[in-house]
Amino acid sequence: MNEPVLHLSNICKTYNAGRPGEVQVLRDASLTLAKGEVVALVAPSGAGKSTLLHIAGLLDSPDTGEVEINGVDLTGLGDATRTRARRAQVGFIYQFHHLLPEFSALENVVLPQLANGIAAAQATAHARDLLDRVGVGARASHRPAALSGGEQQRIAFCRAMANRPSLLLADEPTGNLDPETSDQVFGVLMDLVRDTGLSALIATHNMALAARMDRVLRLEGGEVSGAV
Ligand SMILES: Nc1ncnc2c1ncn2[C@@H]1O[C@H](COP(=O)(O)OP(=O)(O)OP(=O)(O)O)[C@@H](O)[C@H]1O
Repeated sequence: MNEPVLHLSNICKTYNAGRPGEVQVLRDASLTLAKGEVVALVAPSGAGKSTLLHIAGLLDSPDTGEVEINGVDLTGLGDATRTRARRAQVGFIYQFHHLLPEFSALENVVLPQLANGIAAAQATAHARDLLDRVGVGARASHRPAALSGGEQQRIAFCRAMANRPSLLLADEPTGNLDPETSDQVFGVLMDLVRDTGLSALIATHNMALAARMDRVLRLEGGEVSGAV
């Protein structure tokens, strides 16, 4: 296997531990994502996909277990270090685009780069290139509300890629679109991921989309397995 970009080992996560309503979501979840690999994460609803993606993306911490990104164990580090690592190395895509409504498509892709200290001219050129590559360059000056669901999601892909992450985490990235648009927009995402050579963990309920990825992992009973 190529050098791992993401390595989760023996992750456990329980919400409301020791209190009424305790939910043990992850019991012993482990997975490894090699450089350039695109992996589907398939799970029944409520099995803990979002929890796993949030832990992998350093948005949440496991109770026990380790999260390594590009060979660095980030588990026990402070919030500031984890936030820096997340901003530099991880891109997120959600089922809903979550674009900032008062900004244009271009600005939505430029702003995360400015927050990471990239100069405005360079950030703008990179954002334009990304928007062109996903076929929405002509809509760069439009606000999200003026765009279709598929276009909004393409812009969310560009925003996730804006800071050139090495790891992309996506939670049902086309789950909000009709089947035909979903299929088409998923193809755009795969092309962008392959072109940039980044590793991606993509949660989906759609087995046809899962079959287009390199590997399929299943999350069930708090553990990850390779067999579906
Ligand atoms: N902050 C929280 N406090 C308590 N329970 C939570 C919390 N977040 C999630 N849960 C519970 O943990 C379980 C897993 O939630 P999670 O959102 O990770 O599942 P999922 O697989 O992404 O589900 P879906 O496919 O329906 O989006 C669910 O039973 C959920 O109710």
